[in-house]
Amino acid sequence: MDASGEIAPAVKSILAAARERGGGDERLSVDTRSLPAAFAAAEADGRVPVIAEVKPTSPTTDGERTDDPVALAEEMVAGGAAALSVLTEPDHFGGSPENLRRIRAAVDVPVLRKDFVVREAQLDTVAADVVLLIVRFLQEDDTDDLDDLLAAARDRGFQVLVEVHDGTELQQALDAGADIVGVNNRDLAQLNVDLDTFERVAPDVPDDVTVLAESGIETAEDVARMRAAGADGLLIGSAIMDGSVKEKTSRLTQTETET
Ligand SMILES: O=C(O)c1ccccc1NCC(=O)[C@H](O)[C@H](O)COP(=O)(O)O
Repeated sequence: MDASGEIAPAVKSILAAARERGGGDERLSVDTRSLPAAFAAAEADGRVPVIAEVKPTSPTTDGERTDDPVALAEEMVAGGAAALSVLTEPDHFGGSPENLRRIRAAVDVPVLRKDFVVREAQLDTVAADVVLLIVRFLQEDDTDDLDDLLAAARDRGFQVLVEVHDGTELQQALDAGADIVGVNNRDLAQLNVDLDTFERVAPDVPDDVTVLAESGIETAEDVARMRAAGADGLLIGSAIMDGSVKEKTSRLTQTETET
């Protein structure tokens, strides 16, 4: 299926760049830090399980954050982030595999590689604890299938976050055997964000699957809303990258302990 006619120009450009990108020279074998265990530790500690994202820029952000990514990551952990997400996409998000390598060496929480992986060899670009596979992108021409990529990632030892946007994609993720699912509130067709998306899709996620709410979470009210709808964890980028990263992370991870 080629759905590229339905998606926003910025996303078509992301996908075109992803198709062109090479992979690693050698097949990786990774020894990972458990994401569910990190979420459980945060819960036990009274923190909302948040994956804070080192996201220097994006197609929907003005400007670029040029601070040292390792310093930003350390501030996120100091602010209570259970895990980190690091953009490695260079062309549209200002990320790099080197950022991830340095950050993962500097922190002890699980690190998600945030990129648009469409072929098996791209899994070998850099070691991470979790890799992202986006169902929508893996329905396009010239990409590997979700099932094959999920198996290839697990063979290398990665935990896999499978991202969906609606009930049909959720079913595809579950059929493929996903055990960590992210519901993206950002629609990759129009790039608009709607927190209703998570509330619509999350009730159909089985209890034994870890479910994340992704994108558009900015306030304590948004955190409470996603948690009430069943989110085991939250993926937050822009709201944390805007201003004091430690303070923003702390504000969003401490919402359930405030009186
Ligand atoms: O963030 C974008 O502008 C974007 C544009 C096109 C495709 C994907 C995009 N974002 C990917 C993400 O999933 C987010 O970085 C992540 O969920 C955090 O979202 P937010 O908290 O809204 O920054």
